[in-house]
Amino acid sequence: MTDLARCVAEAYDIALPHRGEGKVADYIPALAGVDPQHFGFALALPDGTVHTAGDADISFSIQSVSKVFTLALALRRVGSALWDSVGREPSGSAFNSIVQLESEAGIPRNPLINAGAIATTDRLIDGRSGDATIAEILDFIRARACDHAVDVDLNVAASESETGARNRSLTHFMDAFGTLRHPVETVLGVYFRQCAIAMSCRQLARAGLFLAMEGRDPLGGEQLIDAHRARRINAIMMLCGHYDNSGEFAFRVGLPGKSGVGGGILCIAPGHGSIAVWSPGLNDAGTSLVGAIALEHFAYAAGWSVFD
Ligand SMILES: NC(=O)CC[C@H](N)C(=O)O
Repeated sequence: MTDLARCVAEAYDIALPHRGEGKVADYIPALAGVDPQHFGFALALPDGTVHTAGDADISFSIQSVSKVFTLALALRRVGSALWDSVGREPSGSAFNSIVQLESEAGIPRNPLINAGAIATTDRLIDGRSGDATIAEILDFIRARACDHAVDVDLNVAASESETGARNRSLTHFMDAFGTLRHPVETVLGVYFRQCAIAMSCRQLARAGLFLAMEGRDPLGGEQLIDAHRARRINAIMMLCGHYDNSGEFAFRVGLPGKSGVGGGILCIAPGHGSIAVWSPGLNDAGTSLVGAIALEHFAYAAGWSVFD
């Protein structure tokens, strides 16, 4: 076993006894039935090696982890103009909070809270149809994941749309301020589907590698986004990737990360690799409880905290 394979196995073993702790998200009914005992871990390295443990090949709903990919694509498409629609400061608020939007003129704090991700998706649409936009997102993620089977779980997307009053409120509120360039339902149609993309830890870890390698996909060799943009996405993930739990995650793990209420976390170790964990039990801020424990131990064992 290589040292890194051992770090993965150890992190998995240390976190395993906590399986089942936390609360599975139930505000999206299609997610409520997911077994809290699942726990998967995958580490993808730039040479194509993937080290895994547990349920690393079972697909789960990536939810807000998708916000990282739409941020990268929106920056590639509209460049710095994106920052006319969304800020880059931590919110210190819950992922679906509306409070700051009123006093901050409809410009969300950052692209990783719901309002900011919806504004980012709006810019990514850039005059195209919702279907064309989700097709671009899927093509990008499939190519990065080296797996063309990655797809949207339409059942989850429909479930989220049916119970989407909160996201509809955020989107209409931004629309009232003139933040959006497309109709509310077009934007939400893309947003709900991007959140409902289903992937395994192995696929997700591979898909994040370009962010660890200065915007270049080390597997295909393509420069996907400028290096400075990859660095800045990592900075935003470090400061905003876990909502009002971002400080705690940086304190414990020391790596840029993005959590989703499906229980997945994508973590980037710049220059080293990309890690995806999944366990559905969430802490109060909506980050996988077991996943964060595993990542804390992995980052420590590998010596990969950016503060090391
Ligand atoms: N934190 C999350 O993963 C939230 C994403 C979810 N789709 C929502 O918009 O509510």
